[in-house]
Amino acid sequence: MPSLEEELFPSTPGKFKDRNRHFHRCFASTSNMFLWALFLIALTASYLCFQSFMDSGNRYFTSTWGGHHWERNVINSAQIRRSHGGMSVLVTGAAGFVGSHVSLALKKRGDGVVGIDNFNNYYDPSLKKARKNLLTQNSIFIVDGDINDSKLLVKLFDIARFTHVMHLAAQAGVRYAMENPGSYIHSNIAGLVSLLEVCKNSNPQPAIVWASSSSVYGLNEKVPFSESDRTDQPASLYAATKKAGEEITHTYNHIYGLSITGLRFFTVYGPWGRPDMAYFSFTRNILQGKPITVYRGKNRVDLARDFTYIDDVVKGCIGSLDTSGKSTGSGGKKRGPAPYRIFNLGNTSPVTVPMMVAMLEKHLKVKAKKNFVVMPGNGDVPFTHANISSARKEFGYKPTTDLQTGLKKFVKWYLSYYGYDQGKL
Ligand SMILES: O=C(O)[C@H]1O[C@H](OP(=O)(O)OP(=O)(O)OC[C@H]2O[C@@H](n3ccc(=O)[nH]c3=O)[C@H](O)[C@@H]2O)[C@H](O)[C@@H](O)[C@H]1O
Repeated sequence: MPSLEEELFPSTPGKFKDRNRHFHRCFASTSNMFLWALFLIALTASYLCFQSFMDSGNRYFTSTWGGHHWERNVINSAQIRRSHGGMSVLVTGAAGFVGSHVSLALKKRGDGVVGIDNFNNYYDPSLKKARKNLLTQNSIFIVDGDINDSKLLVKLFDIARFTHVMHLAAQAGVRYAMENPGSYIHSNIAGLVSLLEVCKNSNPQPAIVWASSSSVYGLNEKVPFSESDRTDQPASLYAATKKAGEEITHTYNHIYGLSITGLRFFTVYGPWGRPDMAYFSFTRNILQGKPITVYRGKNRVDLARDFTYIDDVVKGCIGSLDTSGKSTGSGGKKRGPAPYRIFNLGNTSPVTVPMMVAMLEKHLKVKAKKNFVVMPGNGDVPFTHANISSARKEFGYKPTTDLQTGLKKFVKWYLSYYGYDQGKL
């Protein structure tokens, strides 16, 4: 019968056996035991050093912000430069499409603006950098950071007394949620809570206006969509996270007295837009001579969207900020009821996707190669149509740009930004 030693160590590779005997002889000697002990101590010390290196590494990764110069930039950018009724606004997602436009509009009228953006690569980050450059030229400072970094948020609130937060940072896109569901939870749920936690603890608390979405209406068939319609049938994870955001913000309003306004955006488009959206990617493909895929509903029914031009949405955002009312709490304690509002920001005139394509063809002077396919079950809804009477009543929201005019402006920007030839590449 083979011994235990022979079971554990193979008999054929003789070298292995010999080493094993040598190992036993070494261990038997006291001096070698001492050496082993020293070796173990050295190993433990290296491990502890590694741990501390990792900790300092974490600090290093978040230390792209901070320091005297950085703080001065934040303070300067947050400063209100008009005499009456100015506000100091933290704009999250400031290098994004809507965020960059809102930041510029606020700055133009003399409000203080500090942006924050994590510059993720959901779409070409160079477009986000270009928007950032535009903001920098207009004396708006954008912090490169994530809203999940609560230390950074606390620091920002310590050095700049924001009166308002315009929360636009989010994982956008309806269909991408099937590819990367975690990113929606990270930004739209965890990031939102991280921001609300810091806002509720700050003193004074800011009023918060944030981007919800028309997608919360989901499978609702009653048109036009009113804020009081049911929103408990989301068709995508994106929509579900936006709906969850409405519920989460409600609890912070209820428990801590934060003033909350949720804006349900309807397919916002325009210059400096998002390359993942249909009007944008269609433009690129049409110029490059590539086919575009146009979705259709059941029985070949065209899909339709209440496309809303960026300048109209910006007016809605600013109207919401101006009428938000104050948060009532401070330092995490509620002192009384605070406003909780939800508004549709749409255009009230849906246009079918093939009509939108025809408008692009006209402005680009190029015919599109269209492939019509049945709408895949990937989170899309067949149509959207906003009732905007609440926003009109509350802050005079009145969209003035129809899709034809808005796309003309978009195409003009697109060609100036990418160039006609580059757009074709
Ligand atoms: O209002 C919102 O809350 C959302 O608006 C936007 O979503 P959507 O309205 O779905 O816009 P978008 O993707 O441009 O598709 C437009 C139309 O083109 C159709 N579509 C799309 C792609 C394609 O390849 N083919 C196609 O026919 C498609 O079926 C649809 O009918 C924002 O992206 C989203 O982040 C959110 O803000």
